[in-house]
Amino acid sequence: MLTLSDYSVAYGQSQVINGMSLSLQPGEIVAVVGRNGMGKTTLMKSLIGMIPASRGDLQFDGQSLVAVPGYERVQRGMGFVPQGRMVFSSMTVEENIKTGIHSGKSLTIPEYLYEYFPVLREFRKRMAGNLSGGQQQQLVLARALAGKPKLLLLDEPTEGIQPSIIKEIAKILRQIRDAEGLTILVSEQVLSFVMDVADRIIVIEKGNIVHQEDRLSADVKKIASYLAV
Ligand SMILES: Nc1ncnc2c1ncn2[C@@H]1O[C@H](COP(=O)(O)OP(=O)(O)OP(=O)(O)O)[C@@H](O)[C@H]1O
Repeated sequence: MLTLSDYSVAYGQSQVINGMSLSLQPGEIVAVVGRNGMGKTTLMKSLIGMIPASRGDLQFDGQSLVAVPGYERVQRGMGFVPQGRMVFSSMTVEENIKTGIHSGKSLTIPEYLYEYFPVLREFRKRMAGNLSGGQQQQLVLARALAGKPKLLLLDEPTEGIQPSIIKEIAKILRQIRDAEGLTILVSEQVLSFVMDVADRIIVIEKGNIVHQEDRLSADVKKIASYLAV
């Protein structure tokens, strides 16, 4: 459902994603793993249309996205959760989630979202800025899901979050995938989370894939060695 072919992204003369080729199957959860500065955020931002590709092709549901602007990628079914839990602090939880519902549709928050994230139902009238980091991460996930994406791009969702909540987020993502058939591409450095959530693990170094394997047969030590500084 998403195919990158010889996909490259550069900041001026500085090439950050170098001819990457990758295909995601519908309903698959793929983790992109790599040390700081290897290009994970650049890849995610480029896929959602915030940074143009410098070479190669990107196909989504059989159509090239290279010339398609970001807002239209979202309308076509891509959702993006950027690094850093960007909630609207002075809006309530409920108002934050509603901003994720695409215009033209009903502004009622679907009940199933609160079933995945009961803490958001409990705190729905609270200011988002007063939630804990883990609760804010659940909020940005719920906000992205409110747009009913077919593909969810998640950039380092566990950053600064306590281990019990990281486990909970992995469980919820798999439940949502199973129930809604969502496809997920997630960038990460926390291997325990990757092993909980992903079907397939891709390791990138300097903007290219250097290793990949299915999670069930994954050699965790080998993947960890790529993350070692
Ligand atoms: N706006 C920019 N202009 C120029 N270079 C940039 C820009 N943003 C990122 N870079 C560079 O691109 C490379 C990849 O950065 P990127 O943020 O994509 O990596 P990352 O794998 O997401 O790292 P982290 O885990 O620290 O978020 C780095 O060398 C970074 O310095």
